[in-house]
Amino acid sequence: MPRVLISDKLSPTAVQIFKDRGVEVDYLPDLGKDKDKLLEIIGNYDGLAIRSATKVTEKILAAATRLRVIGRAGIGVDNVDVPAATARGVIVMNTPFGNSITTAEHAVAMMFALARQIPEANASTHEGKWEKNRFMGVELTSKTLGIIGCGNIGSIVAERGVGLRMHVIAFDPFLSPERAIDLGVEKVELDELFRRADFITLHTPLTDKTRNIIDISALLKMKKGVRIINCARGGLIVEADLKAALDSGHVAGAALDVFEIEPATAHPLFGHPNVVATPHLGASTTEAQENVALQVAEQMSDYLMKGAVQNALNMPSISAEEAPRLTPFVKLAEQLGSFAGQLTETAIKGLRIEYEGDVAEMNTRALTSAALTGLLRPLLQTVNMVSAPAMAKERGIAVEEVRREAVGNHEALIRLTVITERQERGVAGTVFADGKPRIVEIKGIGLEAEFAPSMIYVTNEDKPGFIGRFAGIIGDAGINIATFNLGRLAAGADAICLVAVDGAVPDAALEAVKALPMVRQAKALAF
Ligand SMILES: NC(=O)c1ccc[n+]([C@@H]2O[C@H](COP(=O)([O-])OP(=O)(O)OC[C@H]3O[C@@H](n4cnc5c(N)ncnc54)[C@H](O)[C@@H]3O)[C@@H](O)[C@H]2O)c1
Ligand SMILES: O=C(O)[C@H](O)COP(=O)(O)O
Repeated sequence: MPRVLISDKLSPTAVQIFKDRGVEVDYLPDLGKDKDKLLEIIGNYDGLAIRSATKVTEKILAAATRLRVIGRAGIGVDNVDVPAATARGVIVMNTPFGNSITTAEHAVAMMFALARQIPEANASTHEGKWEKNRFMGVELTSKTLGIIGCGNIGSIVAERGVGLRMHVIAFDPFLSPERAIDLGVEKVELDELFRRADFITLHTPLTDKTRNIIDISALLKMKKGVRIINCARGGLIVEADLKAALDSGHVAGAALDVFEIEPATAHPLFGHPNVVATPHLGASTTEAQENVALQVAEQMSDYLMKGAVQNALNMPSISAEEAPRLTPFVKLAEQLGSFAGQLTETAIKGLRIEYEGDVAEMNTRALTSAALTGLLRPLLQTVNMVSAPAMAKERGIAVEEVRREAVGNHEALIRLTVITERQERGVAGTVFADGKPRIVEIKGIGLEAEFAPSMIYVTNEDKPGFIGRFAGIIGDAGINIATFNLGRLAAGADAICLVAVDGAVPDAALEAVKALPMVRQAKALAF
């Protein structure tokens, strides 16, 4: 039974779903703050469910020897070392939509709070001061709202802004002109947004490009009296520069839900009269927390129990519906890759994968990952479908995918061609109605063989006497032949032989096969 650790505060719904799906679960919501304890126990788990408090570092991953999946109940995964997880073959998945509305609403609430100084007015009123003349606000209607990052959350904020009769402008290099029209926003460049906006709200991920996107030079480009909202990530704003601009009065107000260092218990901006601060509450509504807990537990259970992959950041998706049909082809692709990998002795320059017939309509990204896994495993024991594409890229292996209609006898065929300095080697296979993968072609020669744990592959000249002498050597070594599969280009031409045997092949027997006059190559293979 797979075992999952929940190390941050999640709705009890998550625990129940794991249990209902047959996954053992430990709920230790304070562990995110105790990295030593996490390090001590993480090796016992197949899955780790987190929010933003748990930091999944390289060190934690190194100790997580059983870990197969990290599930982020939320959006941002900047607390996870995703490249390190990928290199170790651990899937990282998030719940990209579960808290978007809630976070967009928080940004809008922050905008109102700034416009009408609601937190300050609230505190003053509770103190019995009745400072009616102190708090003079601004209207939102007809003001320009500048949105930086118009993805899931930014788009919802845009729609709300339009509803409030604001003029909404957006900077997002990936926002298409059509989508901008649909949302009713004007797409602009960043400098123009800085120049025109009365309110600026940030909704990008924290990346090398967005870090410090609001620094002193950006602030100086903004209108005097601008108000800034950040419900995305600390690190997008240079906090010291913002403080200087607030102190000078250039910026009229800032509303911050996120901080460069969290938890932020002491901060130079705390206590500033024009700053509204909340403790990373963007996703904190009952509805959003139910959504993300349910979704993360379902996604992680689906992966651990059925091999379905959804919302992974480092692996192609495989839906629960397609998993049963895809799984035998995943196995075929991996075994074909393994066949080619075990035969390849020089550096691999490229891999061409041809998908013919029905399989061309399937999830070929997942199949290509599986083929690369098999190909690289003889070199890299720990490679899996998550890490294989990154590892192939790191090694400069060019991957080409070709999809076409069925051309031969098979309704679905996968052909791998491995390109090395010396040669190109092709191998093709299919899955029969029994769900078992078969090799149906090697180096352009047709045959039909099931994969077996232990096999011998021989290339030879098609001459009389080979089969008898080969079988004699193998029999003398005390090895039982399970299946014997032959193919040849033409009578007397190149031939191949793929034999399944019961047990490992002794080196001496393999050397004796290689020494036969008609044999060109003999290799023991394991699947
Ligand atoms: N405060 C919270 O509790 C809370 C809750 C949820 C999400 N978030 C954060 O909100 C942010 C947005 O989340 P989302 O779900 O909308 O993400 P998203 O991926 O749907 O949207 C992000 C958008 O930013 C755009 N973008 C990327 N680089 C950019 C750049 N250099 N300049 C301008 N735009 C750029 C992308 O094109 C994309 O459209 C994330 O950082 C997420 O972690 C915070
Ligand atoms: O990226 C997110 O989903 C938000 O930052 C929410 O973080 P939280 O789950 O820690 O509240």
